[in-house]
Amino acid sequence: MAPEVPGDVFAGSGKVYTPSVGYSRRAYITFLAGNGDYVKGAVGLAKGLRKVNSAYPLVVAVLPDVPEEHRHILRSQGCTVRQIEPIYPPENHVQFAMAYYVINYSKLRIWNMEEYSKMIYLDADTQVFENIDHLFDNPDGYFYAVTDCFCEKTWSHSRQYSIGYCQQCPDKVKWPAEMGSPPPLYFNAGMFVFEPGRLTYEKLLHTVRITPPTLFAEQDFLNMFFQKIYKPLPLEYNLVLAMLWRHPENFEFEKIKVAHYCAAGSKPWRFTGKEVNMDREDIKILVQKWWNIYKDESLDLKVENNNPPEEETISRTTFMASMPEPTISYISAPSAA
Ligand SMILES: O=c1ccn([C@@H]2O[C@H](COP(=O)(O)OP(=O)(O)O[C@H]3O[C@H](CO)[C@H](O)[C@H](O)[C@H]3O)[C@@H](O)[C@H]2O)c(=O)[nH]1
Ligand SMILES: O[C@H]1[C@H](O)[C@@H](O)[C@H](O)[C@@H](O)[C@H]1O
Repeated sequence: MAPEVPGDVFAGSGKVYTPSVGYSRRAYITFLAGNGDYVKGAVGLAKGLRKVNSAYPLVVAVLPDVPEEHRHILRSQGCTVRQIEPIYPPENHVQFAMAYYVINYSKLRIWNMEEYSKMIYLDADTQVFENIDHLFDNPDGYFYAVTDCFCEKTWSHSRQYSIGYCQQCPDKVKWPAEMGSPPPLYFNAGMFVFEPGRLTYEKLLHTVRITPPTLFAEQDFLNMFFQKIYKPLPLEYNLVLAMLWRHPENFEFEKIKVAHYCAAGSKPWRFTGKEVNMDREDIKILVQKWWNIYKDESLDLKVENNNPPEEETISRTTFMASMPEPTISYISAPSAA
């Protein structure tokens, strides 16, 4: 188990407030690694946020292996491109996390973006269908995210899966008393609301160095780290697609605000419809909705003076520049797209 998060993790976090120069201190943020097709996801997200008239910019935290060509596309869509350095758990432990997910530990860098007071993180394989800006107004001091589902085979390593227990329907198969207390609520880390800050960032980096990696990499880690201040959001704010066939009674399809194309075979940019469940009508509707936004030229950024926002390549704040990089072995991002 990871060490518990001290209750004061946000209180007096020593945040250095930079006066906002021409932009709000709230922003959406996504994460991009490698030179594959995930850039399409980030572009789709930028256009989706524009479609719902979001008032806040989209920052894209890019690893060094994202090519300049892709950064240019993102800037031309109005995104603020911020390079971050990768984070890996100690080398001798890497094998415990799913290889494909190890790169996602780098997401922890986003807590270092102290010029923002609050951010909404969205995976590049999510799309917004309704404005969710109001989430920025939720009370500070908490970590907001949507509870996950344990019914898919990706969870076959877990105790929950082994007994057929899912937190989405905890009364269907009850947690057996002989297995101790039921596990705490577990969120999917493809969407969350958080507050960047130096103290939290330092604690995250310190804790990740002493926490053995687990299969779902940073998702498991964030669940342990923020357990005490976690507040669940309604499922419609990050509809993990497996919910469509696992727990359709728990949400309303028409009210999906953010869809998360994380089920096997569901990434819109490589959708074939051939994988299990991918021939469902609701899946096809959601994939088509993604394409409609992605292809809609009226949603492209219109810059009157033809000068897209300049790139900010700030990988470390002045404060961090004086610190050694954490224990990290550098390997290139997997080409998962
Ligand atoms: O080659 C890649 C792989 C991943 N990503 C970024 O990393 C995110 C997460 O990867 P996937 O979307 O492929 O993974 P899942 O949606 O299946 O992952 C889920 O589990 C992961 C465990 O590490 C993370 O927590 C992730 O946020 C959560 O949605 C992507 O959306 C994208 O933003 C890239 O940019 N390039
Ligand atoms: O938390 C997991 C994880 O995000 C997986 O990548 C996804 O495929 C599963 O559906 C989800 O339950």
